Amino acid sequence: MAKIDTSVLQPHSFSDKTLADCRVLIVDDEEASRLVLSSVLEEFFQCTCIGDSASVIRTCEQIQPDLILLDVNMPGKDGLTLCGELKQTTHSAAIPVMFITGGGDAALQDTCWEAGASDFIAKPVVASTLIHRVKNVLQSKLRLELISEMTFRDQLTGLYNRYYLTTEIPTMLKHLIREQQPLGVIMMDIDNFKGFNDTYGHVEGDKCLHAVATALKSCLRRPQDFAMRYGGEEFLVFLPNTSQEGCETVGNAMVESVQALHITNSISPYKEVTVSAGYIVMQPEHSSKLEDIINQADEQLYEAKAAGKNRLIGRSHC
Ligand SMILES: Nc1nc2c(ncn2[C@@H]2O[C@H](COP(=O)(O)OP(=O)(O)OP(=O)(O)O)[C@@H](O)[C@H]2O)c(=O)[nH]1
Repeated sequence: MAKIDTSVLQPHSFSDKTLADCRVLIVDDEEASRLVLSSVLEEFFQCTCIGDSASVIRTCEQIQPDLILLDVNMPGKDGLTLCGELKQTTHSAAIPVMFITGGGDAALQDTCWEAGASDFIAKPVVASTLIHRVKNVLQSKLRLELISEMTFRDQLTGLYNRYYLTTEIPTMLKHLIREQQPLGVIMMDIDNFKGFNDTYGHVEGDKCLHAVATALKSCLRRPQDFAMRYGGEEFLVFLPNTSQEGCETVGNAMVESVQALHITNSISPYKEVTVSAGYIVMQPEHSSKLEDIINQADEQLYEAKAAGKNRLIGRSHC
């Protein structure tokens, strides 16, 4: 049979991202301010500067910053309004925002907290205070990311676990309802896996699970997409903001990428390890229940199994 990497049964290793890897997005309409802030910070962190508040949300999607340093007073969209919008947007909601304020009166400080600030710093900025404040916020973010990784990852495959589903997905659904964006869900199951375990043993079965999970992960292209281990040899994939065409593209790529591993399974009619997949694409509404969405994808998976396995079947409600 095709060789599977034997190192995969080590527990999943967690992120080793450091403060120096963190990216700070500096948003200020005054070029001189941007230069001062970036010259202080770029010795310690990765910095990106923009002067136009209208392009902040798009930039966040592209570069996924770890912190946004935001000027309060800007022409067009001011920092407080922009912060509110960032907190309402799926891909930027979790990015901490630190305000750069002109003054520090109590009313302005209250408004900054209410807008969702993680911290703020008054102009003229003192270099050492800026560095320490930024460092503190980033350190908290890195710790939170590590704890989340440890809580939400399946040790064998490194994919998200079921706990992630119940704690994080309701938030994602809320964002999609607000943004009126579709959601694609794919339920996937390894074909003839009982026979694989019976023929090659449980250890080979575990290695196979890891290899399949890695193949599935490699098909995800957008930062908001994710795959999770739903059960023993079942995987669930969530594709927010994705049309039927996009869902089929990703789903078919996943089915093909598993067969392309060429892991021998002598009891399968395909003689190799394959997966079956069922998808649905829908527009989440307030009445949508996660359980129903998953059940609908599961029904499509059943159809894919009945139609001969090693394929994707699904439908769209949009
Ligand atoms: N090695 C290993 N096997 C697992 C794990 N979790 C579940 N399984 C096995 O996966 C197999 C699933 O078998 P079935 O549900 O009968 O499905 P199947 O043989 O894949 O049949 P079809 O889905 O109809 O193609 C069982 O033998 C489980 O013991 C795991 O963590 N490691």
